[in-house]
Amino acid sequence: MSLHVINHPLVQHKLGLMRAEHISTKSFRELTNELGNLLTYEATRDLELEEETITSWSSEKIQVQRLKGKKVTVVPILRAGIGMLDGVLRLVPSAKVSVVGLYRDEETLEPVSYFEKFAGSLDERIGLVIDPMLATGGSMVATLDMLKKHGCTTIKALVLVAAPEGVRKVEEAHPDVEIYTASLDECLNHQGYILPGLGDAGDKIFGTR
Ligand SMILES: O=P(O)(O)OC[C@H]1O[C@H](OP(=O)(O)OP(=O)(O)O)[C@H](O)[C@@H]1O
Ligand SMILES: O=c1cc[nH]c(=O)[nH]1
Ligand SMILES: [Mg+2]
Repeated sequence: MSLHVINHPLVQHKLGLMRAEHISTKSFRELTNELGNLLTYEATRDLELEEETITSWSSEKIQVQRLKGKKVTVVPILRAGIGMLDGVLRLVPSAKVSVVGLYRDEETLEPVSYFEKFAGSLDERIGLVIDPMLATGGSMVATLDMLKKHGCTTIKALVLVAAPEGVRKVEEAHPDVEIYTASLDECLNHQGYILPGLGDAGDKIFGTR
């Protein structure tokens, strides 16, 4: 597994804004989408290209580059992953969306699955799993298990903030999956929240706090 911490100044600036105590729902949502967009830009750097001949504005035949090969399915983990979806789809507008519903049991911190709906032919698609928070890693590993069970073989995980515990858990269970994040944070608190973190991302995006 490789961990990509995106240290681009725009990414770090936007993440810093998201960490403020009294951020509004509107700002948190907007920044979640913007960071989803920027992480997608980084995570799609190695998509394959092929040459195509087209007729240009001056009626000449010219070679241009086109995306080749595997198409994408974006996989938001409900609820909070939905917050990144628009930003991701702005860069890969033709992608299919596969949805996984999981919540973390507050006592055990284990993921509880309540929904799944996958796009067809997952073996022919790159899966981009999106969730703002990678904490214990339980939700991400459960999602990766499900995707692989349905035939997806190439998967990347895009998270705004990752805890070392979650990165280790994904690395152990799915060493082939690359993680893209704006920050590798310090630790988890006793309730499993990331420090310094963002707080409860789902509640902030949906206004349910
Ligand atoms: O790495 P983990 O320890 O599994 O924690 C991370 C999960 O917790 C949050 O979801 P939550 O359970 O709060 O659900 P929500 O998105 O519906 O709020 C977050 O969006 C991740 O899915
Ligand atoms: O810090 C955390 C951990 C899990 N889920 C969140 O929304 N935030
Ligand atoms: Mg939540």
